[in-house]
Amino acid sequence: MSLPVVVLAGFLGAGKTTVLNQLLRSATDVRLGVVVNDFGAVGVDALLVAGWADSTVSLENGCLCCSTDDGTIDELLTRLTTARGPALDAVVIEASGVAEPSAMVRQVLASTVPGVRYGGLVVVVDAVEFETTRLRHTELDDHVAMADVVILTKTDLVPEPDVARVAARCRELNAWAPVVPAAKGRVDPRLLFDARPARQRQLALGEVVTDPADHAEHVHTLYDAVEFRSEHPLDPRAFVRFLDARPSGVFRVKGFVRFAVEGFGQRYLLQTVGAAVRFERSAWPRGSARATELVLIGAGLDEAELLRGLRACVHEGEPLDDDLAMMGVLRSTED
Ligand SMILES: Nc1nc2c(ncn2[C@@H]2O[C@H](COP(=O)(O)OP(=O)(O)OP(=O)(O)O)[C@@H](O)[C@H]2O)c(=O)[nH]1
Repeated sequence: MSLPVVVLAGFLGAGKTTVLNQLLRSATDVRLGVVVNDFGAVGVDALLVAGWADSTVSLENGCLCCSTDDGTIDELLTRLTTARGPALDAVVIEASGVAEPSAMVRQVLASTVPGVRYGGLVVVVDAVEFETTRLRHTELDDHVAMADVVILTKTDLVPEPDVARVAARCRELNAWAPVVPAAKGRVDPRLLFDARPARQRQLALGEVVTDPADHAEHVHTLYDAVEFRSEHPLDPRAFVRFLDARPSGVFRVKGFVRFAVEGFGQRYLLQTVGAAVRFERSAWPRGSARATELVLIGAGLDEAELLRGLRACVHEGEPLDDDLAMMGVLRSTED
């Protein structure tokens, strides 16, 4: 039996990790290996899926779609397929939000790892942001057109007619692929693992043989990542002000935050996508460094200015004894 390798792609913040986590939790009878590719050195996605996957390998701060000929994918697949433990049933490669899916597909097709076969391209589409994002990044239409399955996320956040409109747009772009609504990433795993890519190799020849060195059109050539780390906790009021005033070029912020408030020392996972800001609170994993680590992704970022703004949020000295200080954060927090 060959091992299907599914490529899970979609724009920044579309919901790939959310879909992957739901899959890992619900497909308990399928042993899944996962390849995670974070854009930026803060391996947030890797941390979020770790513990659920049967086996995870992670590539941080590189872009899998650019490593076409250097054997990176083969090396990662080899690590997964030769890892100790029961054999895997499938592998999911979660592309970074700025990766070029056709380049990833090409690499899986070209893989020389024994027993591995291409299992299809799943493209995650954000029902909230897609119509705006596709205007700026016309290649997103091509990504949908190439998909074997389109997963429509965040359908819980927009009215039904808007969901229908985005679904219709996806069908216009790709009459062949099922368009599956998946509020909060909940999708039937069979859709991904049983649905063979019927277009066994139907990427247009041009897509498959494009010179891998030609990255001019890749989204990530337009996006920068700025990383911030602080051992000292942050003042929540200052940080919320920073978030409120973030430049519109900052499309995505993700990472972990520690706040300097008595009784609120938990780990706050921060995710912003466009205008949406969301914190999730949980305990710090045992042994983890209780530090704030963030990656900001966007176009035309002024790194020095952003870092200055973030450093101004750092609180040194005694923790604040003021519950109200957390109000701005708690307003956007889910437990
Ligand atoms: N309400 C709601 N929120 C969602 C849904 N899918 C994703 N989100 C939220 O959107 C944010 C981004 O989701 P991720 O799954 O991290 O997106 P991603 O595509 O992996 O992001 P990148 O790897 O940075 O490109 C998180 O705050 C998620 O909780 C959904 O269907 N409904």
